Amino acid sequence: MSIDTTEPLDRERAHLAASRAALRAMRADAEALDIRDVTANWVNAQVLQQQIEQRIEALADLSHTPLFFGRLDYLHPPGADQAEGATGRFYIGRRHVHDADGDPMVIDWRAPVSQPFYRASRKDPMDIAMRRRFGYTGGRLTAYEDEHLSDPAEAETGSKLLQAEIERPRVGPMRDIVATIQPEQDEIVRAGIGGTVCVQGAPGTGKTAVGLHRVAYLLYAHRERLARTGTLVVGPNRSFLHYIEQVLPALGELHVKQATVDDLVAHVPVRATDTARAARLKGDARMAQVLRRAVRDGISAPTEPVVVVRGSRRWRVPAYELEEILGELKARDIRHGAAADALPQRIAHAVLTRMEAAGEAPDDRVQDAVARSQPVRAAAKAMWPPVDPAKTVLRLLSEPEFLARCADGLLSEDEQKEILWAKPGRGVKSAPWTAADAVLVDEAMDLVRRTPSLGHVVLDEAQDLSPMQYRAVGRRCTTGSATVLGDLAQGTTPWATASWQEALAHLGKPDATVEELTRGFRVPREVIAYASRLLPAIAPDLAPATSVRESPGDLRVRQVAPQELTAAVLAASLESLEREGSIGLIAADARIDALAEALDDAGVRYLSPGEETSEQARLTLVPASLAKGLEYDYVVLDEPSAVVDGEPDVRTGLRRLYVALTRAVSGLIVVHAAALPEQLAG
Ligand SMILES: Nc1ncnc2c1ncn2[C@@H]1O[C@H](COP(=O)(O)OP(=O)(O)OP(=O)(O)O)[C@@H](O)[C@H]1O
Repeated sequence: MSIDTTEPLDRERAHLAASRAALRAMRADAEALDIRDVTANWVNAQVLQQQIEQRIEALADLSHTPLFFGRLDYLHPPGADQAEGATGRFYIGRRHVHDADGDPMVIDWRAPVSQPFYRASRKDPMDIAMRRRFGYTGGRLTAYEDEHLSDPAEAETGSKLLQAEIERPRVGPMRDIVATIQPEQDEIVRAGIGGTVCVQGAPGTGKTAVGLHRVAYLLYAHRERLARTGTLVVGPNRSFLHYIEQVLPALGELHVKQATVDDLVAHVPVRATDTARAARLKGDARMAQVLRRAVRDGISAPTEPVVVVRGSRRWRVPAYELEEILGELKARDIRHGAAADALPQRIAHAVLTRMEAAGEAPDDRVQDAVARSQPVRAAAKAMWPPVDPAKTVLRLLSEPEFLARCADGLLSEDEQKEILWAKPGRGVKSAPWTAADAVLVDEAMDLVRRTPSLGHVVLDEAQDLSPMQYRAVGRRCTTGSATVLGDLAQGTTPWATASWQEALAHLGKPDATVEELTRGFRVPREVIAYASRLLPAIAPDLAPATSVRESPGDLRVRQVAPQELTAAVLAASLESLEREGSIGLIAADARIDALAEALDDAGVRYLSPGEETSEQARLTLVPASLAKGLEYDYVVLDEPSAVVDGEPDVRTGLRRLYVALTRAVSGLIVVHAAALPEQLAG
């Protein structure tokens, strides 16, 4: 590897300038497109115009993101046999840029020719003579480093540019990692769209980053299919979604929906909370069975024949035959609503058979008319009554007898008592719905009408989902695939995932492959070692992460007298503000008000999680319950034992603490008055 800043750099700068000019020309071309002559109708014109505007937007030259970050020199130009004069040199960037002749100047990082940039190694050079990485300072191309992968004489060394990128202070929302995706991450990013991938990874191993880059990759490789079916990123809460929302647009992907599980199932107004036990039961997969019975509860065998009068004739379908039709529908695995739609047609068919037997020649219109006739509709409705999903769940949680009937043999009496509302709900609008109830309504809705499936769903922080929540996400990708990201050690719900196999079965993707990431890009060595002391208590089967960061990190643990705690935390925050980058002050939720007051009194400006940090406002006050997925250059952690005590049981408390301890990029100051949890005290 060599770092050189002389003449070749000028040539690279010239290529950068030329690429920028080419991009401007591409944008100008798009802006100049006149579609008036080519579109015959208004709707087409609208659609086309919208596509052009999106293209213009996508062709913007973002001054703060370099147009290319790498170069590959192939030994043999790929595709040389097809393209005359093809060179083996490719500049790799966030988007494709071509010159006036259509020759590529910058290649999209997702294109197949770019792949060796991420994967080639001395062991497997992938036909690459040289890989070059570029360094930028303030938007200016200032350095490059080369690896001659096919030259056996050159020694393997680490990349300084890569290291600098990883060590860069964090300010603002999450950034893309497109210039430095690592080989083990790239394997996941570029995995085929057909299969579901589950990634278990310690804090800071890049799970979120990988998931987002995977979406961008899939949109590139399967653009048409996914434009039709759609993609979705599911995250744990709003502040997390705010934190990650810029990554995909920075990669040129503007149309990916982002939501929490609660957003997906927001069919009823949530206004109450469950006890941990009730929520756990409502999230249990057995509830799917209970709901199935509830939805089908009204189905009843006919007691009377159906009689249809047409003209002077009466046609009669006897009760036993109706019962046969009913039995057939019940045995088929179709949605309740679809069966309700089909039943009148089936009965009408039985009538038509009789007409034909009597020598008539009825056509489809007659069958439709019979199906719509009052006696047939009334009989169908009595046999297979329509179901309102929310009302059905409301009944289930309000009426002990109905619940007992549906939960018989599935939930014990005691369990049934636990999930019944204390006060029965009177109407769907006013009932005391909880978050877990909304998931039940979503399941009931799917039993009535199939939920449309998206092409791909990324599920982040998956370890916190209940089986019923996995099912809710799973039905949104029944015909598509999913990327499931999580860390069993960071599960902080009473129903947290214990095994990925089980979780994937609930998701409806039992054949998914499970990959593990262990190289940590966020947390420095000493800090991760400190946090990992908790692993034997919270996830004994998981190996601690290693850290790729060069600096060992700045770890300080300070004990103070109880009356000095708040002042000491404030002092630690001010001290951290002297450093570069973002600061997270993390505390038990119950401590947030006191700390907010102290910060206000001291005149220190602070933000809430999800609000964007900037050079002017770098300190965020983070309740421990919202820390998951976020990161700060320096973290001040207030009273660890309070974080543990904020949870219903010790294991969950220690997991919450593990999350809080693993948010730091450069340094961590722990301030405590009470004794530290024994696992941490070491
Ligand atoms: N290949 C990489 N190059 C540079 N930075 C990286 C790379 N991979 C991950 N990072 C950075 O490491 C940090 C942690 O990544 P990310 O948040 O995706 O990890 P995570 O596994 O989701 O963590 P957690 O379990 O805490 O949610 C981010 O700042 C991310 O940009």
